Amino acid sequence: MNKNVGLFFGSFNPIHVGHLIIANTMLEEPDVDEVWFVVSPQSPFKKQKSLAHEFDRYDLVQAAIGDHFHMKVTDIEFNMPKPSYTADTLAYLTDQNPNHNFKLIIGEDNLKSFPKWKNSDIILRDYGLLVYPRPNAKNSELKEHENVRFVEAPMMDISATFIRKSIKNNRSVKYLVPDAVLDRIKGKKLYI
Ligand SMILES: Nc1ncnc2c1ncn2[C@@H]1O[C@H](COP(=O)(O)OP(=O)(O)OP(=O)(O)O)[C@@H](O)[C@H]1O
Ligand SMILES: O=C(O)c1ccc[n+]([C@@H]2O[C@H](COP(=O)([O-])O)[C@@H](O)[C@H]2O)c1
Repeated sequence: MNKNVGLFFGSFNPIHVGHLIIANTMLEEPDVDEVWFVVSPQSPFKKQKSLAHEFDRYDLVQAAIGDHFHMKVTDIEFNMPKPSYTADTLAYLTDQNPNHNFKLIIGEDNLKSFPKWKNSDIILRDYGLLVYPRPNAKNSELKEHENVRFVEAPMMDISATFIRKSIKNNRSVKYLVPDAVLDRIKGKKLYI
């Protein structure tokens, strides 16, 4: 079946309510039928000391979205070369799903550096970006690009970095991540 899919790439280390609100907001867009979370084993620009294993991060995303009818998680990048280049994954997914229309979902903080992404011009031309505003994001000239669309939604000062730091410092992250995610983080002693 022909579907319009918003692809939401990330480290999700761990997934938090900000990510879920972004996905839910994008599903309100008329040209987004589903949101697929793509868990990246290794983001090209990120060196993280406390990067949980990709299987655990995938498991947390799955727990967070549960059986939501319009959200999915994929481990497609686990068997691809690292670091995880979005353009390569998009090409692979397009090849596998010729009837789907894919768009890329990103937070505004990623827009400034987007021109430095591998094949960013091809991503812009062939897929387009749906952008969620983020506090303190640097201004980008791409804001005015015809294939870049901002959604109107409340800014959220939430990050996985803050959540990891809080857990390390024994601070509660209840409500910042879904309970099912919190239970798994505690059970597996992640980010301590
Ligand atoms: N609060 C937020 N507002 C807008 N976009 C966000 C927010 N949190 C994450 N994103 C976006 O979600 C995508 C995946 O982000 P990622 O998994 O790196 O989360 P993060 O919270 O930014 O992580 P970290 O703090 O570890 O850098 C990116 O496109 C990022 O811009
Ligand atoms: O393809 C690229 O060149 C590229 C450069 C930077 C980031 N990305 C992807 O964007 C997603 C979010 O990145 P980050 O660094 O904010 O976690 C993650 O899935 C990365 O693989 C991709």
